Amino acid sequence: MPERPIILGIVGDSAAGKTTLTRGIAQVVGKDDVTIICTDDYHRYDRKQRAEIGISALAPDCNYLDIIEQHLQLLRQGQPILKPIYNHSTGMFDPPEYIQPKKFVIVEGLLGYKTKRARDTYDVKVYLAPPEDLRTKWKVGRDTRKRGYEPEQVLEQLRKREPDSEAFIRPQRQWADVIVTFYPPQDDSEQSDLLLNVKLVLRPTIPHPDFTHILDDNGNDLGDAIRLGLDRDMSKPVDVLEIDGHAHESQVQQLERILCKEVPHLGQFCSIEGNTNIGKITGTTGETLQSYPLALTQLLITYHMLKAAQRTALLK
Ligand SMILES: Nc1ncnc2c1ncn2[C@@H]1O[C@H](COP(=O)(O)OP(=O)(O)OP(=O)(O)O)[C@@H](O)[C@H]1O
Ligand SMILES: O=C(CO)[C@H](O)[C@H](O)COP(=O)(O)O
Repeated sequence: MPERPIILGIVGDSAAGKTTLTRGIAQVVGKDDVTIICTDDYHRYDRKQRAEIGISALAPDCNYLDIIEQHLQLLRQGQPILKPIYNHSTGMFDPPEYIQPKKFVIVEGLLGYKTKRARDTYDVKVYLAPPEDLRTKWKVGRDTRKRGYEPEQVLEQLRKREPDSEAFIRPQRQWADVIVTFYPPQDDSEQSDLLLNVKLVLRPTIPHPDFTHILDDNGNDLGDAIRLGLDRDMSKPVDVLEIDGHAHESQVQQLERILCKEVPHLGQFCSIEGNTNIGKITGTTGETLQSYPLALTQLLITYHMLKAAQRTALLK
C-alpha cells in the first residue's frame, strides 16, 4: 500500500445519494481503512445566520472552500487535520475533531470540485446525478425522517436553492471521472423506487476496466439488463455502462470477474464470494434488499481506489 492516502471525491447536490454511496464503499473497503469527510462541516455560517443573510449552503461564499483545499492537501500528505463539525440536528457547529487520515479518504459534499486546487488533490472523482424528481423524493424522505423538516419546508428550500444548484453544483459534473445516475425503470411498479437501474458515465480521464468483454463477437451486449455503449457527455466522448435493477446474478458475476481480473483483491468483496453486504439498501419502510446496480457501482469505485493505490505504490 502507498505511503500517502488515496483520496476519493463524491460530489453532487443535496440528497443526491453521496452519504449512501460513501458508506457503502467504506463497508466494502473496510471501515478500519477509510476516513470519511463531509464538506457540509465547512459551512461558513450556521442555519440561523444563513437565513438572516439570505444565502444558501450551496453558494461557494457560504463555505470555507480555502480551508477545504488546505485540509485536502494535508490529508493527501498523510497529515492530520482539525476539522469543524456542522450539526444537521441543531443547525449549529459542534467542537472540531482531530482527524488522522487512514489508507483511503472519501471526501463527500456539495462543492468538492469547485476550485482547481481542490480538484487536483483527488485520485478519483465521482459525481452523483439522479434525475431531479427522484432527488426531490429522496430529499423530502430523508429531511423529514432524519432532519426534522416538514415536506413543504423541504420543497420550498429546493425551489429557493435551484438557482444555486444550476450555477454552482451541476457544472461540477464536468470534472468527474465517473458520473453515477440511479434511475427508476420505465415499468412504474411499486418496486421501481427500490430496484433502480444505474447509468455509469466513464470519462477517459482515468483508465477504466475493459468492459468490452461483455460484448459478443458482433459487438452486441450479452443480455439486455447490462448495456455498454459510446456517447458524449457535456460534448466530450465517454463510455456508458448501464445496469438494470433486474439484472441476473450470472450477468452481475460476469462484470465482477472483469473487475477482479485486474484487481484480484476485489474478489473478497464480490457477490460471487457470497458477500451479502454489498449493494444493501434500506427501503422507506425499513425493509432491506440487495441492489446489483448499487453493488457494481460500489465495486467499480473501489476498483479505481485500489488501482490508484497500486499506481501510487509503483511511483514510490
Ligand atoms: N442508490 C440509492 N438507492 C435508493 N435510495 C437512495 C440511494 N441513494 C440515496 N437514496 C435515498 O436518498 C436519501 C438521501 O441520500 P443521502 O443522504 O445519501 O444524500 P446526500 O447526497 O448525502 O445528501 P446531503 O448532501 O443533503 O447530506 C437517502 O436517505 C436514501 O433514502
Ligand atoms: O444541502 C445540505 C447538505 O446536506 C444541507 O441542507 C446543508 O448542509 C444545510 O443544512 P441545514 O439543512 O441543516 O440548514
